[in-house]
Amino acid sequence: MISNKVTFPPLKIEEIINFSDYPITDLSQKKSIDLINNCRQQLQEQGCCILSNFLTTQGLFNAQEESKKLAPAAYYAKRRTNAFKTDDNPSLPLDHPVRFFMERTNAFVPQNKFAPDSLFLNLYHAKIFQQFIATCLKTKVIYEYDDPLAGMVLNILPPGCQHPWHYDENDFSIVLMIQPALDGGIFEYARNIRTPNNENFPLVSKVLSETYEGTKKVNLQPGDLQIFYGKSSLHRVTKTIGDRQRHTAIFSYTRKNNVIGKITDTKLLFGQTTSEHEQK
Ligand SMILES: O=C(O)CCC(=O)C(=O)O
Ligand SMILES: [Fe+2]
Repeated sequence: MISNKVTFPPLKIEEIINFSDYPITDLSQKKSIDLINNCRQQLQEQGCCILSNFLTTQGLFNAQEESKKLAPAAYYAKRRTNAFKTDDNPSLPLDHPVRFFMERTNAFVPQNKFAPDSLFLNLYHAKIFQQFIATCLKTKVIYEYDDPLAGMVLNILPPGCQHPWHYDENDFSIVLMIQPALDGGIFEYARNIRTPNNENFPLVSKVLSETYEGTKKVNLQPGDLQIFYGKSSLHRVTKTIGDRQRHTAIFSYTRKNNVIGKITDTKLLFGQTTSEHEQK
């Protein structure tokens, strides 16, 4: 039976993660090894790995209740942006992707709005969760952000909103679907578009004009977890349709320790900075 008690008592990690399908407490057992090999294969072949029903029924219920409570605290800053989050460059031809601006109407709830007993923070800080993600990524260890706002966030898209084509700062992202839109609000991505040395503008143009055949759609269901290489793959969330907000929880970790967001990005995303940002 699902209890609708949300904040008290907080769920334990074994009540949040669906350990029957995702036995990640002991990564040396056969079932876990198969799971990790499958994730690695998806990441290698598709640049994206989907773990369906990652949460228990009760975990998902509590996550949905918590995200409903937190959603009004999201920071909205409707703005026009290009895929690179840079200013326009009038010296370039009009059809250059740097000059292609789109509306960004999604909003983020920053980490400092989450309650201390938050289910999302509990999962974000959980060492077994971190170890599992690191192993899927073939990395020894991953670190939490040293950033009081950007480590754990909710991405909120009210009806008629979109999160247009962009790259992430971080090379990998972890996204948990909490509540999809009634229609639209689909995550789309084009993998391996750029490398550190080559922005590959011709391919970006194709993605932006929706003529690139390699663009894939991911239709996540509530409780599904996605691991994704967002720094090299161009991606977006399409416009939400219908009278229901789209909520996702985004867990940001890094391969390096002591990472904190840039002041300009932080202001743009959350409408605020903290003393930690000022000191960096
Ligand atoms: O909400 C999502 O599905 C992905 C959001 C995203 O790409 C981001 O926050 O950078
Ligand atoms: Fe992203």
